[in-house]
Amino acid sequence: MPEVDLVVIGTGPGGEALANRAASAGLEVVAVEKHLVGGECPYYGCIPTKVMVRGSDVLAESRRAGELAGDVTLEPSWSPVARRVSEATADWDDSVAVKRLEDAGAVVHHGVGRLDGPRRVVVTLPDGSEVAYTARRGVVLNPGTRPAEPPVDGLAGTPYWTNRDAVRATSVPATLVVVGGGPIGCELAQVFARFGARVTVVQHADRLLERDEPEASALLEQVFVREGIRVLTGSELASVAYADGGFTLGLSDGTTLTAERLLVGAGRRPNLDDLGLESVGLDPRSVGVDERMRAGDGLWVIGDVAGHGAFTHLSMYQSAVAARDILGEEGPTAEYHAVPHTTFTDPEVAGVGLTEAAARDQGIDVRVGQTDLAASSRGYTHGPGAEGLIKVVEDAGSGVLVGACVVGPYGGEILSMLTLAVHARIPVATLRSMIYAYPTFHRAVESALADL
Ligand SMILES: Cc1cc2nc3c(=O)[nH]c(=O)nc-3n(C[C@H](O)[C@H](O)[C@H](O)COP(=O)(O)OP(=O)(O)OC[C@H]3O[C@@H](n4cnc5c(N)ncnc54)[C@H](O)[C@@H]3O)c2cc1C
Ligand SMILES: NC(=O)c1ccc[n+]([C@@H]2O[C@H](COP(=O)([O-])OP(=O)(O)OC[C@H]3O[C@@H](n4cnc5c(N)ncnc54)[C@H](O)[C@@H]3O)[C@@H](O)[C@H]2O)c1
Repeated sequence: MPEVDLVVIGTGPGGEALANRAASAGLEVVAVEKHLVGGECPYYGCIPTKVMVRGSDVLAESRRAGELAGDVTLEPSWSPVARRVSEATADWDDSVAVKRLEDAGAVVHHGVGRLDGPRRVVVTLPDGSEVAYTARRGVVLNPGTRPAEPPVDGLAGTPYWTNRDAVRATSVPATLVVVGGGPIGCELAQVFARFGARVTVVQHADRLLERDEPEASALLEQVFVREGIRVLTGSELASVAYADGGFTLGLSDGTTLTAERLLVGAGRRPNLDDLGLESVGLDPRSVGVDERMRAGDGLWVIGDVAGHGAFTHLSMYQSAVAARDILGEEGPTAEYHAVPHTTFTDPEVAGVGLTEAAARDQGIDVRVGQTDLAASSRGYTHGPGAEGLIKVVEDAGSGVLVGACVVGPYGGEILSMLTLAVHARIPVATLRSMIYAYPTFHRAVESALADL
């Protein structure tokens, strides 16, 4: 059995970076990937969807132009979007990423990896043959998630879309039902609606983006409805039938919908079930990971399955933490009090740290401040498309922000200073003493702080 230093099973953004870094540091590294090196983000997630969002934002801006700069006529076309997605994903080809790893000195197997006891990995190659490795330093698991299939009558076996199909779309459906009003559902619903699809969002929770502040959900729903998207909250998909190129969908409240396409974005399932975790005494349903990303002796788990949020920046952050541990380098261990996120709808919905409700649940003595972005000087000069808000959540006891939410144009960018404030526990008094450039969107942070 070949002996190497490190085996990485699953090369999402974090696993790829870790394999690269460990190989560049001189370790003998084997990276095992059953699909595409780089994982969901570059091929089916962040990158292609943000290319799609960019196209739909240009359409929205062109529709605002009449009020701002004169009439433009823009005939929406999906072709440039499909072409840019195809370029961005290199037509779903990972040769460049594989070469990057190989150039760093790693061995890359396209195959399925699984643990076979402590520090042992078996790889099943595409031809069915197996190769086994012993890993002196250990094994890193970065297997990610797959789209969850809700247990709905008739759904299995129908040609419904997940994000993986939606990013490969070559045309815009006339009618689309989106099941799930989380980040995937919201981003893609708005994209397809702006390109001309009649879109209905069926959201089980009582609001869109249920993990964000309720004020953010309410504002986004208003925008969706104004743009012609039908939003059905508190509503669950109960049955699915597919015939003659169309879907008939039954909802829990008795409503029936028909659509050319059905997109399911109803959460994710961790790819932990067939990884051989039992062979190292772990339960695939509850893998605990410490602050060095260790799940056991010589075993590190990073990315979405580590349970602290499903974001590329977290996968990369955890990758760096685990790499330091593996390479014996000094450096900070993992902390999660200031995890940021941005949902790239228009307006963007961004958040960091705790929501007001989560902070109250933790028993924190909470003070909140909020301001209307459209009413700020920059909101006024920006004109149409400036809807937004900034909400800050303070721990009144310690006088620091524990969370913040920004909705608005460039909401994810405005969030950056609030991420720093929460991360570094900068006193609110210090934030209030700062000078905020006029008339920027981020200047509204000062108004939100004044409202505390
Ligand atoms: C539509 C969509 C949009 C998104 N947009 C954003 C965004 O804008 N910003 C953001 O931060 N995040 C976004 N995300 C989330 C982001 O894609 C993930 O958080 C990110 O990919 C990190 O995941 P990961 O590192 O856990 O692994 P993944 O990227 O899921 O990759 C895991 C890899 O492991 C492989 N694998 C699994 N099991 C095995 C095995 N046994 N053997 C070999 N290989 C295996 C898989 O094939 C896969 O390539 C989005 C996700 C989706 C679906
Ligand atoms: N911009 C970003 O950072 C970005 C974008 C997309 C995805 N992501 C990541 O990917 C993860 C997965 O996204 P997601 O949107 O699939 O998941 P999610 O879990 O965040 O949202 C899914 C939603 O679907 C609803 N739902 C579940 N079953 C349903 C049913 N049967 N009928 C109707 N509604 C149902 C739930 O109420 C929930 O609000 C996100 O949590 C996020 O971490 C990030």
